[in-house]
This record gives sequence, structure tokens and C-alpha cells, in this order.
Amino acid sequence: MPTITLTNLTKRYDGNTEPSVDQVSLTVEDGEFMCLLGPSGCGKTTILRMIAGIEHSTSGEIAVDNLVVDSVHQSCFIPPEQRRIGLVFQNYALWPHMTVERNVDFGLRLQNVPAQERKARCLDVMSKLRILEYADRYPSQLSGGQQQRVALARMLAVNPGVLLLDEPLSNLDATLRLEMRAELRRLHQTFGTTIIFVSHDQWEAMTLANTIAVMNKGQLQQIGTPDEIYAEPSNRFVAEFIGNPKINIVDLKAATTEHVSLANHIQSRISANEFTSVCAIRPEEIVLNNTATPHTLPMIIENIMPTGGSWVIELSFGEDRLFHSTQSRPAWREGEPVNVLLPMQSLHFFDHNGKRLVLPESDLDYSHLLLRSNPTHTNQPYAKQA
Ligand SMILES: Nc1ncnc2c1ncn2[C@@H]1O[C@H](COP(=O)(O)OP(=O)(O)OP(=O)(O)O)[C@@H](O)[C@H]1O
Repeated sequence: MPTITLTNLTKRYDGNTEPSVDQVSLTVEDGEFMCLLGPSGCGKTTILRMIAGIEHSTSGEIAVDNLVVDSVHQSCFIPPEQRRIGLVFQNYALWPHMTVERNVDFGLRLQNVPAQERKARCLDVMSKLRILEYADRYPSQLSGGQQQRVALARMLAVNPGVLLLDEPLSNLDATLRLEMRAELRRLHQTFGTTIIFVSHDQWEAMTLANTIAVMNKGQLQQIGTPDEIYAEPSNRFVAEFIGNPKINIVDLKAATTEHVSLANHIQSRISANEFTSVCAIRPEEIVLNNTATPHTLPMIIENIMPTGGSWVIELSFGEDRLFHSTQSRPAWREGEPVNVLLPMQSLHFFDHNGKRLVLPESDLDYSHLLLRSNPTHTNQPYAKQA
């Protein structure tokens, strides 16, 4: 199956001053399940449309394996049907006057596949997507989720090299979404098809994709596995966009000697670095202790919010607020004091442009690792302690 490479891919629609896609370079490997993730209007669909060949790029290039299929510079534009990579662009509109089987068969007929082979492929794909029992029904006799499965079956029947899906689960209710998410994962495992899908839903991206490309304002922010993107966001935008509850942000520039603050506390634990502008910590990385140690902060439990099997706890330190999340039932009540540890290895630092900073080990104070007591949870970095 093909590898798709985008090099400095740019799209500026006529009449727009800003490019919708701005110098995006990335490679989608064979068999990859990639999500283009970002807020509305960041250019995700435009990238998908350019890969499909239904939109022309303004500059940069798209190559399939080593064959350039779109490059203004090289005066090259290969139309969708000649890209020969079996691109199938999502189209959920089923033919209402055709049965499920006829709908699934539709693309194969267009390709003049012999009748016997068509029948076999339809049966195979319908059984894998568990819609065989609806083969003789019409779309109006199916639920929304069943209709989406038929649409997927129709795409898969033609054996696509690459499947392009634009917000594939957006029209479904929560239960069906979950079901279809599992279906898509199964489908990827069974067929090994390269899938590129667009989503603005981080949860969907994290649970489905092997690789996530985070976009903002037309630009690629970071590309990596869900774990990499979560654990090492390359900039503040990615840190804040990924994660629910959202990552806590502490503006270090707000540190002053006049009053105690989170910014002061963190500044006191790192060497002064003029580039360090913002510190961030994920809610689940914050540790609540009964006992005070030199590195814990006395904070107040302001709010305990149950979220079904987990809790979000709002903590205050003077004017500052932090959100902690935990899967253990909190041992505290609202209004009670608690000692809060911000483990040094859990802190992310960003400069004034939002770019991730990796502070040298010598700049970080790890002494709390030896002082920590009675943790409410343990996480991997504490292995250092053993
Ligand atoms: N045909 C067009 N003409 C002019 N501008 C367009 C056109 N299509 C898209 N745009 C603009 O390009 C930008 C990117 O649009 P695109 O649809 O790629 O974003 P998206 O990330 O997929 O958004 P969403 O999640 O809302 O679908 C937007 O600002 C949009 O208004």
C-alpha cells in the first residue's frame, strides 16, 4: 500500500488573505491510522481534500510513494481517479432506493468487477461489518449506526489503499459513537487499510489513531503517537488542546516577591531562566498528601466534582487555582486543607512563544523525590526513587 508524503503543502483559497493550510510536511506510512486533529477551521478537511485530489494545492507537493501527484511548481496535478491509490473519500449518503447489498456493491459495479467476485466481496465485507442480516433492507429501515456501517462497507468493498474519513462519527449519538469507534479499530486491524481521518475531538483521536497530527491555524503543531503528544507536547497549544480536564497553566511571569503564589513556588524550584514563561502540569500528576513536606504547598480543597468513576478537585492557593483529577475516591472534604506536591518531573515549561523548553537537569530541584510521603497515587517517574 502507498506512502503519502506532504511537503510544505500550502493552500490559500481565492479571496482569503491567510492560507488555510500553511507549509505542512508529514508522511503517512503504509497501514497507519492517522488523525488530523485540531479546532474548527484549522485546515484539516482542506488537507484531506487535497490528498484526495478534489482540491488543488497552492504550493508545496503531495507524493504517493515517490510519484508526485500535486505540485504547482512542477505543473503537475493528477486527478483523483488517476492517483491509483484507491482513495475513497467519505460519503455517508446511501442510495435510498437501493438495498444495503446494492449500496455496498455500488463501487464494484462502477469498476466493472465480474458479478461472482462482486458478490463474494460484498458478502465478505458485510459480514465483517456485521450488516449481513440487513442485506435486503433499504437505508430508511436502518438505524444511524447501521447506515454508517453500510457506508463504511461500501468504501471497503472496493479495497481502498487509503481511506479518507472526515469526522466519521460526528453524526452519531454517544453510544453509537463508542460502538463505531470500536468498529473502526477492528476494521483497521482486520483490513490493514491506511486510514487518515479528521477530527476535532481529542478523545476520538487518542482512542483511535496510531499517529496524531495536531493542527492549528493551518499549521502542523506536532505529530506523534497519542502517548508522545500527551506526555511531551511540543508547545503550549498542544498541551492545552490535548487532555481532559485541561492541563493547568501557571504564568511564571506573574511571580512577585510581594505575595506567595504558585508562580513564586515554581520559580523557587528552578534556576532563573529568562526564556521560561509558562509552567504547566496535568491534573492527574498533582499529588495530594496528608503530611506537609518542605516541597508541598498548603492548599484548600475548594470543590470536589464527581465525573463518574473519577473526580476533579479544585484547589486554591491564595488567588491561584489548580485542578487535580483522580480515580481514587477523595479522602478530603470541600473546605479542608491539603498538602499539594507538584512533582518536578511532571512540570512542562514553555517560552514566551509557547515553545516547549527542556530545562537542564541541573536547573531542576528534585529533592522532593526523597521527601515525598503518603502519596495518593504513584506514577512512573517515581521509579527514580527506588
Ligand atoms: N472553498 C473555500 N473558500 C474559501 N475559504 C475556505 C474554503 N473552504 C475552506 N475555507 C477556509 O479554510 C479554512 C480551513 O477550512 P477547513 O474546512 O479545512 O477546516 P477544518 O479544520 O476542517 O474545520 P472544521 O472542523 O470546522 O470542518 C477555514 O478558515 C475555512 O473558512
